[in-house]
Amino acid sequence: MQPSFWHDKWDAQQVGFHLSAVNPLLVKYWPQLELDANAQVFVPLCGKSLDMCFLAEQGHEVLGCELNELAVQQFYRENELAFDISTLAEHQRFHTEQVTIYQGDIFSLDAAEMPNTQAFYDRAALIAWPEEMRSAYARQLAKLVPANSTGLLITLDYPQAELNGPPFAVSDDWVQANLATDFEIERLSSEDVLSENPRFVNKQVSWLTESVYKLIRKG
Ligand SMILES: C[S@@+](CC[C@H](N)C(=O)[O-])C[C@H]1O[C@@H](n2cnc3c(N)ncnc32)[C@H](O)[C@@H]1O
Repeated sequence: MQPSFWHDKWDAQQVGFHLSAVNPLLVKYWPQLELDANAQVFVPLCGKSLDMCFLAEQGHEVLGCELNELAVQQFYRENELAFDISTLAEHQRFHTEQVTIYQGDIFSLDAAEMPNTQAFYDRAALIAWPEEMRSAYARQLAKLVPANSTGLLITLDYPQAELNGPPFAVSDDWVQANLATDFEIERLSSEDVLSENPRFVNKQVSWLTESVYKLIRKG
């Protein structure tokens, strides 16, 4: 999507993707990455996700990237975290002890700005892109995270013709065909989640699955 799409959503506070609690799939599957507690974790397209608080509570240093400034301001304010702001190349860097967010476009973020990252967490980031932009995002993610870093990816899949994204449908075939060059891929789960998603039920979408993948950046 173009930046204006997301800025308009945040301005209107139409943020139905934002969860009011930590994602249970993160809680369930994060231990499978077997990371050191102090590992730095990159959260692309982070919004104001409470998942960053969960990761910080595990001891991780969290590094987010988010386009919209209001989203970033809301993250720190709503979680009562005092922050400082500096400018780093094309991004504003919001910082508190365990959570740093680069506010700006992920495509202008440079791997040199996050050399110590050991892990990543993609929830509602890959699936936020329409198919024609998705592989460019996946390539940028692969450029940003170092070799051998490991991450969780959460996707949704459904018959795309039955509903307009975002979130966009991402099939297991797409993941295997487009991510395997850069990542080792292990699918950890795939569940039918239609009944838990009223927007999809109301639009009479025939099926909806949510999958969790463990990825390892190839060397
Ligand atoms: C569907 S939301 C998901 C947010 C978060 N991951 C969550 O789970 O709540 C996608 C987010 O990506 C941000 N975004 C969109 N394009 C971006 C870009 N080019 N660079 C950085 N962030 C972007 C949007 O502003 C939005 O907050």
